[in-house]
Amino acid sequence: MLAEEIKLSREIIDRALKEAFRPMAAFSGGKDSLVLLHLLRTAGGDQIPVPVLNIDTGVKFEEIYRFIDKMQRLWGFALVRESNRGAVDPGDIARDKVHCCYQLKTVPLHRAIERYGVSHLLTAVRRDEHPARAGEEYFSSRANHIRVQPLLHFTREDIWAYIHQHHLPYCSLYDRGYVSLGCRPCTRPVDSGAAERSGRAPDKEQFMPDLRRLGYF
Ligand SMILES: Nc1ncnc2c1ncn2[C@@H]1O[C@H](COP(=O)(O)OS(=O)(=O)O)[C@@H](OP(=O)(O)O)[C@H]1O
Repeated sequence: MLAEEIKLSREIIDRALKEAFRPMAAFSGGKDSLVLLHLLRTAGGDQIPVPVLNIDTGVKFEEIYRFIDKMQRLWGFALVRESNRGAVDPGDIARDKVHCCYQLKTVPLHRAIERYGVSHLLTAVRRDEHPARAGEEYFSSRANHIRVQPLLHFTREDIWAYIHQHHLPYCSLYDRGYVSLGCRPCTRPVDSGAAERSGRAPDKEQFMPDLRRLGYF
């Protein structure tokens, strides 16, 4: 069953790599972008053929920072880190979430896109993560680049099946009750079997459309 999902993702990746004059892949250290990197690595004959972008909000978990470094060492990709840390007063972090996510994620994301002249940004967004993502497309035109989302049709179970099938390492937080990884102040562990984003800031669902409009992931 997973073979069909992988085949479709590979086709989208191949098309993106063919069409893009400057592609980049987003890697958060999370399970989905890990699978995306692995698919890219397979497409590139054991080398990830595009630079990898990580947005460092400055308030991620230590385990995530360590995992990103570990994967970078293991797979040897060209890691580009962009950050706008300091743009939000520490006392205001996680208070006004649209402002906080916008400053710490969207602003550095767009700065990186401009700075590196990125034509296509590959991300690991999935349709079943959130109702606001149900209508996403594989190729989506944004203001200054094209967003490519090769894993849209993967379910959470597909992601874990892929990780286990390929014996991929993953961030240790997933073994401690975290289901979806965001920033430290806005992410908590949940009971096993809980909805994918139930451990993310509870009110994020409400402002997701605003973030989408502002050019967030
Ligand atoms: N900080 C950072 N740096 C680089 N790339 C990132 C970042 N945050 C999100 N992403 C990309 O978006 C994918 C979906 O992540 P999320 O669902 O956690 O995004 S969100 O914060 O809720 O909007 C995400 O995939 P996963 O985090 O693996 O699910 C990445 O492809």
